[in-house]
Amino acid sequence: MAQQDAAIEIRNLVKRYAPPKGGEAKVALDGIDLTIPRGSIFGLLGPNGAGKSTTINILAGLVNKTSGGVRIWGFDIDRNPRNARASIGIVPQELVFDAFFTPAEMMEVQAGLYGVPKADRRTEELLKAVRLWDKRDAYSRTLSGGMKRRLLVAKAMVHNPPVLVLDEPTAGVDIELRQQLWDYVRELHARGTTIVLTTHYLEEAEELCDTIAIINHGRVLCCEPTQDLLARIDEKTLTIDVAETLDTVPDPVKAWSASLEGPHRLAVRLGGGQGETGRVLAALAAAGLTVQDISTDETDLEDVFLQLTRAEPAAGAVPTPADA
Ligand SMILES: Nc1ncnc2c1ncn2[C@@H]1O[C@H](COP(=O)(O)OP(=O)(O)OP(=O)(O)O)[C@@H](O)[C@H]1O
Repeated sequence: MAQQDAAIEIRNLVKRYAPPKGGEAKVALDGIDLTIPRGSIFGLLGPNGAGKSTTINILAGLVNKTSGGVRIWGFDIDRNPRNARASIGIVPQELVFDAFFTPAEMMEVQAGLYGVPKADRRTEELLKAVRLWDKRDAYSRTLSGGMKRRLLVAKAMVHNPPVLVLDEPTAGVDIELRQQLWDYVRELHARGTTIVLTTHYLEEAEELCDTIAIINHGRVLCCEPTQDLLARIDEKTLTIDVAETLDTVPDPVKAWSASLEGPHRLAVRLGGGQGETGRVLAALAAAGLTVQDISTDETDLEDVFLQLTRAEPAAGAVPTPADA
């Protein structure tokens, strides 16, 4: 069902790249479902090869999907490609430029491509916003990596799209420029633009995004508010060695999710709450157990990936009778 308030709606999106001679087709997207709400700053996270760029390139009209449906600002990319295209601005991952164009020329050419009438062009406003107005007549080859990235953001906004997608925007951008870029992205968001960004880095998404989807092997592993995802990452595991021999998890520790890892070893999984370690130790002492050693293993994004990946059978896996 189409959601009127979705900025982008992706349903069962599949992309199979044609096989190289004698090889096998590559399934880059294996049935992606995503709803990106209007007004959000949405993070699309995933490791290398997860399918982020393929998804973005389908949105941009640069890659043809194999099957599935995509709507941008309510416009179906098959039935209404012009309106769909006009509703989105894409900041590509690669810094590809014509070295002999100046930033001002590039903005004008891009505006021309989108059919923006001369009177409606905003070259000055956009170049000022990304702090490149003083470089407007410089050859683009003389710009630094960070300046080029900012120029690409300005270029993606020439037609004033309601959705701006940034594909790995901070690759090769130093911390100061990254902050400037984020300030501008926040400003655009505050003025009503829906933002989608792809990244490898949770910290980056954490800083900006209100909702995060994690994809891997062309599938969505989770899509939830950033706060909920971070709560999962707050979890940790306590490994506790006791002097006594155990044949089961002691009763007082059963209040937590705990398992016996050996005759003297317990693993206890804790949420992010304050003082929980102390309560576990107090429970063990009350049960008459002597703690000899204790170590903690903080959950990080990799663990969340692993937990989510384990929960889902691999693509093409044959269900066992127990699954049926
Ligand atoms: N043109 C292509 N032909 C064949 N396979 C491709 C092509 N483009 C991408 N792939 C494969 O599709 C899968 C998804 O790639 P994609 O570039 O979408 O991932 P990504 O999440 O953007 O990764 P990265 O962060 O490295 O850019 C990968 O296995 C990749 O090798």
